[in-house]
Amino acid sequence: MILELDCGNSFIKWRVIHAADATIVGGGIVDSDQALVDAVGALASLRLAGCRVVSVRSEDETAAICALIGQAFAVTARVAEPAQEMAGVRNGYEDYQRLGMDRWLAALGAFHLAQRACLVIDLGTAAKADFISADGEHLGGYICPGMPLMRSQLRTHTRRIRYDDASAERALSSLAPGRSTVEAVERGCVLMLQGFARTQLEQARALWGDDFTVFLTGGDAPLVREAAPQARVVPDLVFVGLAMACPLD
Ligand SMILES: Nc1ncnc2c1ncn2[C@@H]1O[C@H](COP(=O)(O)OP(=O)(O)O)[C@@H](O)[C@H]1O
Ligand SMILES: CC(C)(COP(=O)(O)O)[C@@H](O)C(=O)NCCC(=O)O
Ligand SMILES: [K+]
Repeated sequence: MILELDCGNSFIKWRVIHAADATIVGGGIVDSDQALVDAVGALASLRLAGCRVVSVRSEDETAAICALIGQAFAVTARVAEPAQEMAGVRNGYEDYQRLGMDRWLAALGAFHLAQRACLVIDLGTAAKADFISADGEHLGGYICPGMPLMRSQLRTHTRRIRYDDASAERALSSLAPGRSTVEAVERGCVLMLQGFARTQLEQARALWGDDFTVFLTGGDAPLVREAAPQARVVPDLVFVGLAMACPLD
């Protein structure tokens, strides 16, 4: 079995797959290193032969997670590294090492699955869009604040926007104009995300007509589903790229 980790700025997504056929043994999303060890350790009949990691955290934080995994499960974690070119995709950044590894792996995964031009929209702490042309050229992309950042900016930098998580969840039962602070903020931020997604789709259409595949991933992907009805929702897109960048055995 192989343990796979996607360490984002807010959460660690994890899954355990069988090495032979990549079938999924278990997986989840946790908010701390210790919660990760507890969740993976709770899997029945766990037999890890390896671990691969993608991280957008600092080198120290990433090393700490790898060390903890080594101690808890006696496997060496292999961390995905930037590349100028891989699996037919060419990194479009002037300095390829600066492109977020989650974006790079999602681009690899998308191009592998679609085998044609792709737009990847990844909605996590940040909202990201990346464009890969039919010949594998990564054309670059966009980074904006995602739902958690938009929401926390408003809560932090205004005096009268205050609400709890439970009412935030309730507020998203509709996107009608808000009649309370929580509705106005939560629905407004979702409309911003949807606007982001629609604008990226327009760009892709201008570049490629109808000849492209849209991928939607990240924890907040469901919030823009209706703004991108043609999108393939692939929650584990980064893991698809991670397996390509870090083959084990
Ligand atoms: N089961 C879940 N656990 C935690 N967050 C979730 C879950 N489902 C959706 N989310 C939302 O996903 C977002 C985080 O997305 P994610 O892609 O994990 O971000 P990052 O990679 O930046 O850590 C948050 O806005 C959070 O509310
Ligand atoms: C843009 C990001 C902060 C997104 O992080 P996430 O929302 O996945 O937590 C990450 O991809 C990153 O640190 N990128 C480096 C900067 C760049 O891609 O240009
Ligand atoms: K991420």
